[in-house]
Order: sequence, then C-alpha cells, then structure tokens
Amino acid sequence: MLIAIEGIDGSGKTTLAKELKKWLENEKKKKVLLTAEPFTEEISKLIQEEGWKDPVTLTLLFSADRGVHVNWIMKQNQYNIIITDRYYYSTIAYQSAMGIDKNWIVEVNKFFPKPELTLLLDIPAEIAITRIKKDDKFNFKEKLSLLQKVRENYLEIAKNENSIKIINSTKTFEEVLSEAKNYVEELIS
Ligand SMILES: Nc1ncnc2c1ncn2[C@@H]1O[C@H](COP(=O)(O)OP(=O)(O)OP(=O)(O)O)[C@@H](O)[C@H]1O
Ligand SMILES: Cc1cn([C@H]2C[C@H](O)[C@@H](COP(=O)(O)O)O2)c(=O)[nH]c1=O
Repeated sequence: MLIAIEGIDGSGKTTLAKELKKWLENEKKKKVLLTAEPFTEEISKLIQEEGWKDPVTLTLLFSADRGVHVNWIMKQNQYNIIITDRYYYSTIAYQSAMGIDKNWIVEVNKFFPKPELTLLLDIPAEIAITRIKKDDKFNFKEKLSLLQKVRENYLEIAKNENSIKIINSTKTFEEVLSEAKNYVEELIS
C-alpha cells in the first residue's frame, strides 16, 4: 500500500510522515517503509547543477528520479505500507507552476503506480515560508510567488482526485496528525 504526503515546502510533510510511521508501527503493528523524493543522490546533484536552468530538464530529472525510486520500492517486499514524502503530484504542482504543460507532466509520469492515499498538507505560502529551513536544498528564486502557484495547483489537482485528502496544515501538529490518522485508518481497516 502506497501513501504519498504532498504539500508546498514547509507544510509539515516530513514531520507528519515520521509520526505516521511511528503510529502505524507501534499501534497498528504494520511494517512501514518511509521514503522520500527526490530519491537518488546522482539525480539530485544534476537537479542542483542543471535542472534549475531549464524547467523541461527539471521535469525530466524529477521524473527519472521517480523511475529509479519506484523500481527500488517494488523490491521492498517486506513492508505492508510505504509512505513517500513527495511523489508525482509534486512534479505536476511545481513544474506546471514553472510553466510546463500539466498534461505533458501527467503523460511522462503515467507509468508510475498511483498511491492508494495522498495526504495534501494545505497551507498559505506566507505561513509555510516562515517554517522553511534556512538551508533549503534547491533555493528557488522568487520562492513566495512560486509557492503560491504551487499551492493553487495542488488544490486544483485534488478537486479531480478522490484519493487526495486535503488537511489544513495551519492547525496544530496534533490536529494535523489526528486527521491524517483518520484517513489512514479508513484505508487500512
Ligand atoms: N502543524 C504544524 N504547526 C506548526 N509547525 C509545524 C507543523 N507541522 C510542522 N511544523 C514545523 O514546521 C517546520 C517544517 O516542517 P517539515 O520539515 O515537516 O516540512 P516539510 O513540508 O517537510 O518541508 P520541506 O518541504 O521544506 O522539506 C518544522 O520545524 C516542523 O517542526
Ligand atoms: C519531487 C519534487 C520536488 N520538487 C521540489 C520541491 C522542493 O522545493 C524540493 C525538494 O525538497 P523538499 O525537502 O522535499 O522540500 O524540490 C519539485 O519541484 N518537483 C518534484 O517533482
């Protein structure tokens, strides 16, 4: 079972992913693999060095990284649940905010398995940006306006996809976690 956690930078994905893993292991006795994208060191390096120069190359690099990630996930047979911190909805939301045609991104990513559940942490970019670490890996230019567009894109994607559940991430972390647990509980019971 594949669960994706999505949202703009600083929305709380990593914190939620770790706590869900703990809860699923300790309370639900599940074997959980926690993973994240971008996945490979080599492609992350190329993204940093080359990707930002051109959004088409960036889209292809994130998607190629996903190909390697998915092939690796397929071999992790000992787990009941895989939680990934970012998946293809990130490419659709971010790279279409950079001007890439959404349908083309969907086409490039259509071979990857669809998550049974995606938790979308929704938060205004102005609030999220105050939570983002200073050592932000990819250092977007004009981060705030980009993240505003990315947020809108995520909400648009969620309108047409029932498996994406929107959680208001301006709430306390305890409230966010509790809502996330309810969605996961529905899925596993
Ligand atoms: N609901 C919340 N309320 C307040 N602070 C939160 C909440 N959730 C997470 N945080 C804090 O916000 C910061 C960013 O959280 P986190 O690293 O989990 O976000 P992220 O979405 O994974 O970010 P990035 O995409 O930049 O890696 C952390 O300091 C975390 O403790
Ligand atoms: C997978 C993916 C990621 N990104 C962007 C989003 C973030 O700014 C960084 C990843 O770092 P984080 O620690 O997860 O925040 O990369 C993207 O633009 N497109 C993608 O497909």
